[in-house]
Amino acid sequence: MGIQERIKEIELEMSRTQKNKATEYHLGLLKSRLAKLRSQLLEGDSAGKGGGGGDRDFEVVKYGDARVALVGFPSVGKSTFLSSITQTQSEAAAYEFTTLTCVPGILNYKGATIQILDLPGIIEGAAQGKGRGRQVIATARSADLILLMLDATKANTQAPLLERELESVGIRMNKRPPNVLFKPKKTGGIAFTATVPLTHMNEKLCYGILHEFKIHNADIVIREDITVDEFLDVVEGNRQYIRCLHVVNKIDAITIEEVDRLARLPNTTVISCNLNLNFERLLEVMWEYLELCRVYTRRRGAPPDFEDPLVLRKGAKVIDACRAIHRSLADPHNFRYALVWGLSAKHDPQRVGLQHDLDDEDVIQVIKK
Ligand SMILES: Nc1nc2c(ncn2[C@@H]2O[C@H](COP(=O)(O)OP(=O)(O)OP(=O)(O)O)[C@@H](O)[C@H]2O)c(=O)[nH]1
Ligand SMILES: [K+]
Ligand SMILES: [Mg+2]
Repeated sequence: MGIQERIKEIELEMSRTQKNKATEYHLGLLKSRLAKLRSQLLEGDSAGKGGGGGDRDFEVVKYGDARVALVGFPSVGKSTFLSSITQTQSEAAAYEFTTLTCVPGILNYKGATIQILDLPGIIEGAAQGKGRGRQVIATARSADLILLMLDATKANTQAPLLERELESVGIRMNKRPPNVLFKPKKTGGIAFTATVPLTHMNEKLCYGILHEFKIHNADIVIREDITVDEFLDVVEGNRQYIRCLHVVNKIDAITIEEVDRLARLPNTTVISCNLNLNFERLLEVMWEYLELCRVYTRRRGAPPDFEDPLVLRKGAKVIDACRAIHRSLADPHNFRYALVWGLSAKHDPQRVGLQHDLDDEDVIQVIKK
C-alpha cells in the first residue's frame, strides 16, 4: 500500500472513532502515525521523488530584507496585486491558472527592500501534488510572511481550505512553537515533566507517541497546556512557523455590510485591486507582520544616514547591527563600544555594548578599537 492510501485509511479510522476519554489514547496514536506518513511524503518530495523535483525555473533566489509569498486559489487577483504594488508586470487574466511559475517583484517600503512572490493558484489537494501545489507550498515555506489571498465573494470557504492545505505540510501560521523542551538522548530512558496541568494530553499518551517514533531516550519538559497535535509538532521538529495575513481582494464585488464583516476577522485586511482600495493600510499591516527593525548608521561627525537603514529583525541587538555593517565589526577585537540614539537609549546618546537591545529607528555609531 502506498503512503497516500495509508493516510486515507488512518483518516477514515479517525473519522469513525468517537472522541471521548476512552478513545483519547488510541486517537493520539493514530494522529502520530498520520503525522509520520505526512512527513515521509514531504521528505520524498525534497529527495526529488514525487512531484517536487526538476523545476529549476520555479526556484527564485532570495533577495532583499524579507520575502512575502502570495498564496491563493486561481484568479483571486494575486498577479494583479503584484503588478499594482511593484514594478513587475505579472500577466493577469479572467481564466484560471494564468500564472504557471514563480514571478518575483520588489517592493521598497520604509527603507526596506521586500521581495514579493506571485505564485500559481492552488486548489484543494495541492499538498498531495495537484497542479503546481507542491512547488507553491515549498516556496511558501521559504517566506517570512504569507499573504493568503482570497476572493471576497468566496472568502468564507477559501480560507479554511487553504489553511488546511498549508497545515498538512507543516506550515504553522500565526503560532509560536509550543513551550516544550524536547531533547532526544542516547541512553537513560524517557524523563517526563509537566510544569502545568495537562488537559489535552497525558504522560501515557506521550510515551505511546514517542514509542511510535521509536524514541526511547529523551528529556521532555512541557511548560504549557499543549494539544496532541502540538506535541507532534515538537517531536517531528520540521514545522515552519510563519506569519500569515488574509488579504480579501475584490471587495468591489460585495456589499458594504459584507466588507465590514470580513474586515473585522482576525489577521485580515480587505482590498480591491480594481479600485486601488486600501493598499496603504495593507502595506502598513504587512510591515507590522514582518516585524522588521530599521537602524540608521552614522559616522563620526556626520549626520545619520536616513536613506539606507540596516534592516534587522525585531529584537535585534547591537551585535546584529555590527554584523550587518561588516562581519568583522562584531568581533570583540575590533568593537570598542557603540553610541545609540533613539527609543532604546536611556539618554541620547547612550554608550552601549554588543548585547544592547535595539529599537526600530534607532541611530547607531560604532566605535572601533
Ligand atoms: N472585481 C474585481 N476583479 C479583480 C480584482 N483584482 C483582480 N481582478 C480580476 O480577477 C481576474 C484574475 O486576476 P489574476 O490577477 O490573473 O488572478 P491570479 O490570482 O493571479 O490568477 P492565477 O494566476 O490564474 O492563479 C482578472 O480578470 C482580474 O482583472 C478586483 O479587485 N476586483
Ligand atoms: K487568473
Ligand atoms: Mg496569477
